[in-house]
Order: sequence, then C-alpha cells, then structure tokens
Amino acid sequence: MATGDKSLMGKMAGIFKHRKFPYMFGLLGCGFLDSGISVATALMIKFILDAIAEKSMSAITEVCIQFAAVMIVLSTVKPLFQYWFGRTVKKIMTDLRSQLFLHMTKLPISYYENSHSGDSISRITNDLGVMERALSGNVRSVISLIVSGVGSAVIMFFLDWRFAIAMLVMGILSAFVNARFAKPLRMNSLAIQKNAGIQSERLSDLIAGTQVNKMYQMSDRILRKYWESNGELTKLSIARTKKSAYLNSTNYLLLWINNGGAFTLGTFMLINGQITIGNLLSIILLLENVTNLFRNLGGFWANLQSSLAGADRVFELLDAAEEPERYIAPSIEKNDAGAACMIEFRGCSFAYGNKDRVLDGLNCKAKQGQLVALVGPSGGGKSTVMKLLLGFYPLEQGELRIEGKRFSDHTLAEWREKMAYVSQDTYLFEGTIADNIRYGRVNATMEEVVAAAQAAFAHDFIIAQADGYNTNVGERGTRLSGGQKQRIAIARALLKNAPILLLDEATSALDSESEQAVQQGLERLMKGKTTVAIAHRLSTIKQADVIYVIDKGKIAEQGTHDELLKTGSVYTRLLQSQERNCDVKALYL
Ligand SMILES: Nc1ncnc2c1ncn2[C@@H]1O[C@H](COP(=O)(O)OP(=O)(O)OP(=O)(O)O)[C@@H](O)[C@H]1O
Repeated sequence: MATGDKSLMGKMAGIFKHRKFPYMFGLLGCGFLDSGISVATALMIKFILDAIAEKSMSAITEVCIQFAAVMIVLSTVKPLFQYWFGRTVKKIMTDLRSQLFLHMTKLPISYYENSHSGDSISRITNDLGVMERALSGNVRSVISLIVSGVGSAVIMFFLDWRFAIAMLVMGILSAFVNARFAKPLRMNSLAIQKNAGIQSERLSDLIAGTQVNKMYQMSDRILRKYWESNGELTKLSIARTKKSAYLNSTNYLLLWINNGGAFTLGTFMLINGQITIGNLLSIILLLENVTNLFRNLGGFWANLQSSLAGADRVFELLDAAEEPERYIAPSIEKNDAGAACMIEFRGCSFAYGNKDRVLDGLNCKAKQGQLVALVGPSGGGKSTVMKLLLGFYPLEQGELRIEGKRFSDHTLAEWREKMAYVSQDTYLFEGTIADNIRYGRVNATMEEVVAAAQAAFAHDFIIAQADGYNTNVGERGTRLSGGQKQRIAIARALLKNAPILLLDEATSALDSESEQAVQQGLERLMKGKTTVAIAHRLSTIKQADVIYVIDKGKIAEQGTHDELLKTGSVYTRLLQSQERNCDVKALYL
C-alpha cells in the first residue's frame, strides 16, 4: 500500500473514531452473516450426502433439522445487523457532513476567493456520496469476500489439503493480476471526480450568472465549456470501463483455469476412491467462495480505491487551513494605548499570495468618532484596506491597530465584534426581512429591528410588502430591488451598533432620493462612532474629517475636502470629473 493510501486510510479511520465499535460490530456481523449462509449450505450438503451414503434415515433427518435451525437463525439475525450497520454509516456521514460544514465556516476568505463555489459544492455532494458508498457497500463487500473466502479455504483444507494448496497458488496469481489494475483505476476515478467538480462549476456559473448570460448572449460559450467538460468526463468514463473490462476478462480466464483444474483433480480422486462424493460436492461449492475471493477481491478493492478517490477530495477540503483564532503580528512594536487612535495603519504592506504588493507602506488613521473616507482610482487598494480592517487577510508588514492595540492582541472574533460592515455587494440570506436584519444582533427584539429599519429608511417599503417584516427575500434577496437590499443591509449594520462602521460605497445602489434619506439615517447613526467609508461619489463624503486618496497602494493625498481642493491635485480631478457628471472611475479606465 502506498504512503498516500495509508494516510488516506488513516484519515478514513479518523472520521469514525467515535463510532468505530458500532461500525466494526455491524461490518463484521454483516460480513460473517453474508458468508455464513453459503458456507453453511456447502457443509450441510456434505453432511446430507454422507448420511445418504450411510443410508441412515435418522442421520438425514437430524442434518435437515440442524440445517433448518441454522438458516432460521441466520436469516433472522442478518436483517438486524444490516439495519445496525446502515444506521451507523448514516450517523458517521451525518457527523462528517456537520464537520465539513463547520470547517467551511472557519475557512479564510482567501480560500473562497481562490476556489470555485461549484467545486466546493461538488465535494460535499458528489464526493461525499461516493465516500458513503465506500464506507457501506464497498467495505462490506470486501469483508464478506474475505470472510467467506478464508473460511471456505480453511474448511477445504480440513476436507482435503491438496485442493486447498492448489487453490492457494491460483489465488496468489489472481491477486497479483488484480493488484496491477487497482492504481490506474483509482487515478482514473480521481480524474472523474475532479471533472464532476468542474461540471458543478459550470452549472453554478450558469445559475448565478443567468442575467449576464442572457444580456451578452453567452449561452453558446457556456454550453461549449460544459460540453468540453462533459466530453472529458465521457472519455475518462470510457477509459475506466475499458480498464474494468480487461480486468474482468483476465479474471474470467483465471476462473476457468481454476475450475477446470478443480474438476479434473476431483474426478481423478473420486475414481481412485481418495475422496467421498459428499466432500467433493462440498469442496466444489466452497471453491466458488475461494475463487470469488481471488477473482473479485481485486475488483472490489479497485472499486474501493475508486470510491476513495472521492474521499481524497473530501479530505482535501477538510485539510484546507482554517482561519486562525488571531493573526501573529509581523513586527514586535509595543502597545501604546496612551496615544490611541481608534484605527491606525502604520507602514502597512500587503500582497495577495505571491503576487505584487497591492498596499505598500500605507499610513493612515481614524480618531474616535471621525468619518474617514477612502477615495482613489479603481484598483488603487481601497477595498483591500477594508479587507485588512475586517481581518480577512493578515498583514505582510507593518502595524494595524484598533484603540492602540495591535491586531494580534485581539482574536479575530473580538476584532470583528467592534465593526459593522456594509459592502457594495449586499448579501441577503434565505429567510424573512426581519431575520436578515436580525443577523446584526440575533437577540434583538422586534422593536429594535423596526427601529433599525426606520433609521435606514427601510421601514416604509418593508411594511408595504404583503407580509411586512415576514416577507421572504428569496435566494440572495432576488425578490427585492438593489436599493431595498442595501437598506436592509444598512439596517443590519445599524442593529449591530458596533463602535466602528465600515461602509464600502454603502449607498451606491440607491436613487438620489433614497440615497439622501439613508445618508441622513447614517449620519444619525455615525454620531459617536468611527466610520471608514469608501466612496466613488464624492458628494457622500464632503463632510469627512479626513479624506485619504489611495493610489497604487499608497496614500497619494490626505486632508479635508476643502484642503484637498486647494492642492488641486488627484482629488480635484476626481471632483471635476464627477461634476461633469461622469463616474469617478471613468477618469482612470
Ligand atoms: N482576492 C484577490 N486576489 C488577488 N488580487 C486581488 C484580489 N482582490 C483584489 N486584488 C487586486 O488588488 C488590487 C487592489 O484591488 P482593490 O479591490 O483593493 O481596489 P479598489 O481600489 O477597491 O478598486 P475599486 O475602486 O475598483 O473597487 C487590484 O489590482 C486587484 O486586482
């Protein structure tokens, strides 16, 4: 067994360590009972034929009664074990699903930014399903084969050792042939599972991007990509079928050699009086179990390997590093709470993975209660500053502080507890409007939910809905307009009542009338709070205490609106561009 296989087996064993006794009890019980019936039948035939040869009616009756008793016990107990085993596997899979879901809640933003949601979904649907088949059907088949094959071989050995040795030689040859097929089959299945992930990606792109798809008539391109991966899947599946067909035909050849040898040897021994007819028939029946072991073990082992390919992908997801409880500080400066700003970036540098630096020695700060605005050209690094503030990524260099305390002195949960965030891309969860606002503070009363909605100027449109606050927002809030979704998100942030408010173009989706209304609500809320706002429309940040113009990861200018206008540089150009009724970004695109 390769090292990779060993560690995979170790991980498989690890997932049901709390249920290993019920699992092994059910598995071995089913394995022994699956094989017990065929072994008992072969033995009973020997005893009946021996009794017939002795012409003893009482012996025949006794054997028949014993046979009936054994069969009644086996067929009563077998369903009980089957139920026990099936139930245990379901419980293991439920635990694993919960573990995976919990793990996914702890993965860092970088994981989601670097992987496709379709692939992650495929891992917890397709791959987990394949893994369940491995834990139940495949493992059970292997155990049943081993128990019945080894049991029959031992009985055969006692009935006639010459047969046992001849079969052992054939078995070793068969096992060798099958083992050679196992690895290619597993690699092939891994590729198939990966391809299933790609198909899920295509599907989720089709569903999530349906509007863009229709607007830009992209159906042909999306379809072509889907067909490509479908074609690849067909190629891989055909390759697997071909390999399995070669394996089966080789096994059949070995089976015929095996059976032919057994038949010739048996006839020779019977004619020479070296074996009874009862022993010979019983050996021929038991032989089937032994040959099945060698013929099918490789095949089942290969199937198990194929299923483990699904497990591989599940463990890859489970092994992805979780977000740490807190980040380690890149420098060792002491805390200086005395000179506390509410937020401070000191010489901060950051790059996404191994790419070029997006922020390069950035210095900026926000004092308690200030409104600080981040403006600047597209791609300058404003959203990255927000992501660092939210603790989505650790700094590469420099110091980020809140209330004078370093980032690393807080756990990420404590850090985020101090902030409320409204992003450009409002996400609403499946559920009612009230539920969505209450995500800001789960134990908020209905009165507090309504007060937050009023402050965000969302109350009027909410009560105009058929079910008011109990209206279902639909998937991602599709039953609401962009402006309505954003006002709900603002209400959610208001309810959190955190000392720091982060607004990423929070009013971008509102028309000028509702923008003004929400702006007033925000101003009321911002009193006493420290706010960092990214704004492309400069009208929304004229009142800011400090405006930082971020360009190419550095602070290009800073000051109040009036101060920056006097310098007549980047900020002035942004403003002039806006006054010409252009999008601020247009200047840079
Ligand atoms: N997850 C990511 N992985 C790699 N690069 C990224 C990632 N997110 C942003 N970038 C890159 O970082 C740079 C800064 O992006 P950022 O989103 O911070 O700019 P921005 O100033 O907010 O732009 P905009 O005004 O257009 O929203 C860009 O070059 C962008 O391509």
